Amino acid sequence: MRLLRLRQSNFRNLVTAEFAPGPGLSTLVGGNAQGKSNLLEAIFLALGGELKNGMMERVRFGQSEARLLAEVETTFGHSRLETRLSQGGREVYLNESSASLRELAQLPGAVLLGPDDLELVLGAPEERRRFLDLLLSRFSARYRALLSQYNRALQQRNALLKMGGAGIGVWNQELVKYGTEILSLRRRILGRLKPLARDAYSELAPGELGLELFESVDPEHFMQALENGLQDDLQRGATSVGPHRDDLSILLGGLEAGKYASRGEARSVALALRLAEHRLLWAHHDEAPLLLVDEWHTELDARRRQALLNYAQSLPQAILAGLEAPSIGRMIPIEAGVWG
Ligand SMILES: Nc1ncnc2c1ncn2[C@@H]1O[C@H](COP(=O)(O)OP(=O)(O)OP(=O)(O)O)[C@@H](O)[C@H]1O
Repeated sequence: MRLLRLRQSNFRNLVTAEFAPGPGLSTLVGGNAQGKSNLLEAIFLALGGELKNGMMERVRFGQSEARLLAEVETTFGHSRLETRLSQGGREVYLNESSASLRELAQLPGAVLLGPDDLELVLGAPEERRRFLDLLLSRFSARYRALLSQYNRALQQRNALLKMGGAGIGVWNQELVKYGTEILSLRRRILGRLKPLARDAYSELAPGELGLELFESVDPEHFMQALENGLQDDLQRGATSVGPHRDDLSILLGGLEAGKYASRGEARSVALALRLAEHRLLWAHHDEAPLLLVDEWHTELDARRRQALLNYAQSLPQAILAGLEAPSIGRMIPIEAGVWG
């Protein structure tokens, strides 16, 4: 999938209205706080990407709405993707018709790699669950629906726990119904992600990357665990087992990466996870998503940088950003939200 043109208005500090990156590798280069991350974020959102944090913080200070319009070319032809961000949240349009993120997920979209990905390795389990949930949601509309049904049931159960637990049985059943399928889809995606992440890591650095699901409950005994844990759950006012408590164990040479990896290693692990995501989506759509890499050089030695550049350069389109430009590809200077 290729981004032909992005038009933006009122997105963070961005000033220039149009961005047309061309095919192949381009790098946005500028000093700190000039708008490099903002432009990559705008592209990612315009192509249907999902990010944490509110939408209003992305609207230029003092304005009420930001708009992003992306013209893209896929194997199916041209499409126009529009995103409007305001106090009311996010609205998306596909070829001028109101659409949902589920519909946009039918396109290869973009994969964004950036320094925040370190949280995948060093952060709380929630960060890794989110990674798996967002990845699965791009593959499976069914997963997206299951997750929202599960979360609704979980909220209801937790609310009843705080009121003494009467009538909780029906919510146990709902959690088991949706949760079991969630667990099985997570196992499936991990089975495909694992070899891709291991290969991506070995291209970047020496060492073996391993991924394992840490499941807080065996799906076969989920109902029993909910029933047995009721007293504890009543005391805590929250449900202690289920897919919302799972984690993804990341092992480097058999050791837990979050505890033992150096910063550069942790950054490489995070890169490998995102590159594996990119390859998985590529295989699924039979078309490469646009690769976006923020701070492409940070915390990476020469070998790791080169491996990342080799991959980016092999793609139909990739956009990097950083304080310096690599020796290959097109350089696009950016200053105070204005690019050349
Ligand atoms: N809603 C907003 N309205 C106006 N400006 C904003 C908004 N949100 C963020 N900014 C500003 O955008 C500027 C550029 O941020 P950005 O993260 O894109 O910088 P960067 O070029 O990636 O820098 P660095 O190299 O330091 O990461 C920041 O100074 C920030 O204050």
